[in-house]
Amino acid sequence: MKLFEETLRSIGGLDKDAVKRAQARLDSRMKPKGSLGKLERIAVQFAGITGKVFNKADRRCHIVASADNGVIEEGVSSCPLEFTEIVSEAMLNEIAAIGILCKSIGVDFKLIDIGIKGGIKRDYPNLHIEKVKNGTANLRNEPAMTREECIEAIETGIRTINNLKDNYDIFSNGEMGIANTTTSSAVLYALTGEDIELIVGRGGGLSDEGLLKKKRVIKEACELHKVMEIDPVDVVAKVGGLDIACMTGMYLGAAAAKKPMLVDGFISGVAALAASKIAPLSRDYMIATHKSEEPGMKVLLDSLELDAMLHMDMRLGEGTGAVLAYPVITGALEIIKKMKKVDEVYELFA
Ligand SMILES: O=C(O)c1ccc[n+]([C@@H]2O[C@H](COP(=O)([O-])O)[C@@H](O)[C@H]2O)c1
Ligand SMILES: Cc1cc2nc[nH]c2cc1C
Repeated sequence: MKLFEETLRSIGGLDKDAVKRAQARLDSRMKPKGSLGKLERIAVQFAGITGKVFNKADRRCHIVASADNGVIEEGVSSCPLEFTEIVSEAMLNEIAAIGILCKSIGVDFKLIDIGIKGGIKRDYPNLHIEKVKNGTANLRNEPAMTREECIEAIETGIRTINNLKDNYDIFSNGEMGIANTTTSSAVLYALTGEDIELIVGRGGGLSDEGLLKKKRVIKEACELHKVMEIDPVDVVAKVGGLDIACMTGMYLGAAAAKKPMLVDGFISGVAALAASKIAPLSRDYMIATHKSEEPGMKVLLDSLELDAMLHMDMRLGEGTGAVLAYPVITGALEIIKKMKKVDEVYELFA
């Protein structure tokens, strides 16, 4: 609780002077003003985060939070519960998508077991067992977790960033948790009040009948827990998941540490929204990466007022979209450093 509160107190806004200097430098390069679009916005945001115009994003760390969700009992997912554990272990062995992308793009990978039911049986140096409990309760009937458990998971996310912040320039997050598109949809519905039809999708591949049931479960659970009347921490506790809570903590920890955090798809994005509702300034440290195919992604990005740079028709999660964005970030930081002014280019070539 103490770490959570201290972290909230230490989150400040961007360095406005560095933002101005970075924009002025970009505007003075040999190119039409603003013509590098999002690349410019990334370079400027980075400057605001670190207080320096020139930055590096060579030391990159991707952290996956894995957890199970009791609401799976309601038949809201097309996948079996044990996929959470098995896919997480495949990630650690670099045979699941995120493990392959991290290795090929040059990103350190870590996985936190924040609440896998049972858990991964073998040890791995980059597997961190930080289990708050063995999966959440079924939110259709009772709160997924207590407020205390939720804050414990948030603090685990914060602590993870605090422990790593001196070794990395930038972070990204992702998740693995069967039924977590149900929990994410419920949290998104609670935090935005948007039409459920625009929020809830098929997740890992639900049937028409399953989709109808999923919408009904989410609506009924949100009514049961009176989600429109409670604060964002209680929303995550009652209808969210341990993975969402842990990623929420990662966003808060990154903002407090003045490090950028890449936002992945639907579930990672919902955690970003929860963090921004808990500490509005934390949004300044987030960089949206890709627009997941999950329909609620549009509601989410509109609510966060963030724009995704990649449209890859992806909906896997794990942080796959976020990790794909690292080369774009590096491109933005090299541009601001290396492009020259008109007169400098003239001097060389005219
Ligand atoms: O991140 C996304 O945009 C995303 C969209 C759809 C599904 N997923 C992944 O699929 C799993 C959840 O799907 P479901 O249908 O069981 O809720 C979970 O492990 C997520 O990583 C992820
Ligand atoms: C196979 C599989 C892999 C995943 N990775 C993230 N969510 C997933 C869901 C499924 C079903």
